[in-house]
This record gives sequence, C-alpha cells and structure tokens, in this order.
Amino acid sequence: MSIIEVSGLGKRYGDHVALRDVSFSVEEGEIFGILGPNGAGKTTAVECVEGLRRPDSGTIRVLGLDPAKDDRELREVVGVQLQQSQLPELIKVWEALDLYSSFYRDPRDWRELLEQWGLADKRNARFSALSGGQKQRLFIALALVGNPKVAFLDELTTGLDPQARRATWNLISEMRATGVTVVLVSHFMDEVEWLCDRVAIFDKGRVVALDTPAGLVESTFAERRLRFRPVAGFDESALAPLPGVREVVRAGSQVVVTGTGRFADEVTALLAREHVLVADLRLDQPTLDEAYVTLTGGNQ
Ligand SMILES: Nc1ncnc2c1ncn2[C@@H]1O[C@H](COP(=O)(O)OP(=O)(O)OP(=O)(O)O)[C@@H](O)[C@H]1O
Repeated sequence: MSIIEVSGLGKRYGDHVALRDVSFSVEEGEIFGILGPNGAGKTTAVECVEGLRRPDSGTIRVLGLDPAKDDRELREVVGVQLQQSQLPELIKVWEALDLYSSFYRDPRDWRELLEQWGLADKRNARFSALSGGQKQRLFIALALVGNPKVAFLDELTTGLDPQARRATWNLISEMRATGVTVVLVSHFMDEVEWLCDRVAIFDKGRVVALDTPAGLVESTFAERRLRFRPVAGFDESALAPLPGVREVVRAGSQVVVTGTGRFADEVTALLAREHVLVADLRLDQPTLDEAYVTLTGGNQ
C-alpha cells in the first residue's frame, strides 16, 4: 500500500523553478531514499509532503491526508527530524522528550525511546553537552516520540564518525522492522545503498530515476565488461555469438568482452566447456556512486 503519493508537483521561487512535475510514491514499511545534488529540490519536495511548504501545482496524499488542508491530523502521523538549531542548548535530554511528547495525542513512552536509542545514561545531560552521535540519536528519538507512521530523516549521519554512522544505520533498520515507514534525504551513496529499499534521484527539480539501488545501477549501466587473460592460446572469436555478447576485443594478453544480461555466465560456461584456463578474471562492478554521477551529470 502506498503511504505517500505525490503527483505532478511543481514549485517556483520567483523565476527559479525548484520542482517540475515531480511524482513518486512511498510504500508502507519501506525506507525510501531521496538523493540529489545541492539545490536539486529535495528539501522543497519533502517540506511540501510534510505540509511545511505549499506547492504551486500537483497533488500530495500522506495516508490519504492532504498536507495543505489536513495539517493537524498530519502532525499526528508524521515525525520530522529536527535540525540542530531547533533545540535550546540548555534543555536536558529527558525534558526535550517530555516536551515533544506533550505535543501529541497518543505519544510513545519516551523512557522506552531513551533505552532504545542508547540515551538512558544521558537522561539528565544538557543538549549542548551531547556528542554529535548522541545529538543525532536524540533527534531521531524526538521524531519518533509522537508514534508516527512515517518518519522524515534529513542528513542523518552528517558529521558522524564511521562507527557512529554504522550504529545509526542499524537503529534505522530496526525502526523499519517496527513498521515505521522512513523517508531519508541523503547525500551519501553508501548510506542509501545500505539502508534504502528504493531511491528517487532528483536533479534540477525533476526525478531523473527511481528504483532499488541495485536496479538503478543495472539500468544505468546496461552494458558491463568481463576481462580475463587466457593462459594458453585461445581464439576469442568463439565468444562473439554467445547470447548477450556485444563486443569482444583483444587488448594485448587480455580479452575484454562487453555485454548485457547474463553474458558473463555464458562466457565463463564456454571457457569451462572448452577447458580454457584463464587468469585475472574480473567482471567490472559499477556502483551506485557511478550511476548517480551518470544520472546527475556529476553535479555534486
Ligand atoms: N525560500 C526560498 N526562496 C528562494 N529560493 C529557494 C528557497 N528555498 C529553496 N530555494 C532554491 O530552490 C532550489 C531547491 O532548493 P532545495 O533546498 O529544495 O534543494 P536541495 O536539493 O534540498 O538542496 P541541498 O542538498 O543543498 O539541501 C535551490 O536552487 C534553492 O536555492
């Protein structure tokens, strides 16, 4: 079931078109990534869905609610990660959770969240005394205190060390396991690849691709290359008729086969059948990083 449906969204700031005809849907229980270069329109789109900005055109439904009209009901079902500047420096961890839980009709017990997010021993610490990772965990706990169906997380792990990032990723995965749908705005390819079920790539106000991380890589790089060095004499022209093989080139002692689909399986099966010994067999493995750069023209 779609929990968020966005269709034909448009938004201008004066002459600047920030969103043009943006459509996507988010399924219940998934972690949905929004990725794109600076200024691509990610925050604008997410803030329209959260009801914080009004789009000029298009329709948005979040659990059947229209963010422009059903503002109060919407606030009961979505959780939004705060930005650093939105908490007073001197507030204590428990006070922040207690305060935010008072905003909701059916809040979660914030003591549970303290435990779950590893903040129990920081209960009486002031916000300003927390480490970057602890602040981030507090922001996520605050996004969850209203017992939301959908949580919006933005720049989740910016500024965290590698261990704290991993720990945060594990907690987000656990969050999905409890049935919360997550929309994650990120600049980090490894984060998106690790966490997200599907990803929308934004560029210049449009959604330029939407798929699973693996699907994005596959559709961007339909052709792949298999390389190897035959140990003894081998006539590589035998590979050309195999299904999926587009091109076979000999480069010195190396044979490079370009193809699509399961061509690599076909090539290795033929080599095995013909008892051809090879060295340095390697299938080029494109990454989401490369797909992203290709799709957005490298505008980081
Ligand atoms: N309130 C505003 N008034 C005028 N222009 C704005 C406003 N908010 C955003 N913009 C412009 O709209 C475009 C999209 O901005 P947005 O913040 O949605 O992008 P983003 O993809 O979230 O970028 P970033 O990754 O840098 O956060 C940018 O060119 C930005 O300068």
